[in-house]
Amino acid sequence: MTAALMLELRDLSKSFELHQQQGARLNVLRGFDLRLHAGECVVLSGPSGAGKSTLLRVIYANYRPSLGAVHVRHQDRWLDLAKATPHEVLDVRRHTLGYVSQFLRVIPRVPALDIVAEPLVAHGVDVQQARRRAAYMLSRLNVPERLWQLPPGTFSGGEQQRVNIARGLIVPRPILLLDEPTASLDADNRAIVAELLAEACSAGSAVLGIFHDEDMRDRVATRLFPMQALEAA
Ligand SMILES: Nc1ncnc2c1ncn2[C@@H]1O[C@H](COP(=O)(O)OP(=O)(O)OP(=O)(O)O)[C@@H](O)[C@H]1O
Repeated sequence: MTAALMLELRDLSKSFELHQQQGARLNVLRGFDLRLHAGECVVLSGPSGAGKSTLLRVIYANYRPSLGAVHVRHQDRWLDLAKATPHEVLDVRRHTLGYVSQFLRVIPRVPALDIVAEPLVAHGVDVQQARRRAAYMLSRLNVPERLWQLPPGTFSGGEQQRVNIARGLIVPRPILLLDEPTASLDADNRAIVAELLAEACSAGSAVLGIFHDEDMRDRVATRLFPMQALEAA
């Protein structure tokens, strides 16, 4: 059986207007096409400045594309996020599209356990059950139990990143975008993240990510997608 198509980018372009340079335009993506299927883990590769993070931000609807379409399979229909209303974007983020960046957005005074559990609670899961799942994710990611009841503001970079990954993966998402989520992790912890991502893909998630570490790319990628930097217009 062929895996379901989950995301299709068609003729996507993104340029930025540089207001501090007399309105010069920087073309970052031009005529970009990509198809992502359930169970795949596609890793974006290419030099710094090629537009990898910009592409993920366009898909997540943080940036509006200059041209083109971002078709997402959302529940039982297709939606073009380039044209979606803010309400539709939020609904897609809640149910379909996850995004894990390099940085944890720390919420003052909220303990790590609750930061991780929160997306499950928002999904309607009972708080105690969500906390149990959060504890499981934190143990899988080797976050010491003595830290679970503390707000992660003072945690090390790698500890914060593991809390962030636990939070990003606690709700299974049909499509998962990852922007260097393992940048501050050591090899052992990267291997655990690779394991969690392989489990997500086996369960049917479609993953699109950026990983600078070659060992992560080799472990997780079912396909590499090379990108090149465009020149400024
Ligand atoms: N909001 C913005 N305004 C103006 N230019 C931007 C903006 N966001 C990104 N850029 C520019 O777009 C280009 C691509 O940046 P992007 O971060 O997508 O590259 P990347 O391939 O992810 O790089 P890296 O591997 O270094 O993270 C860069 O030249 C960057 O300066």
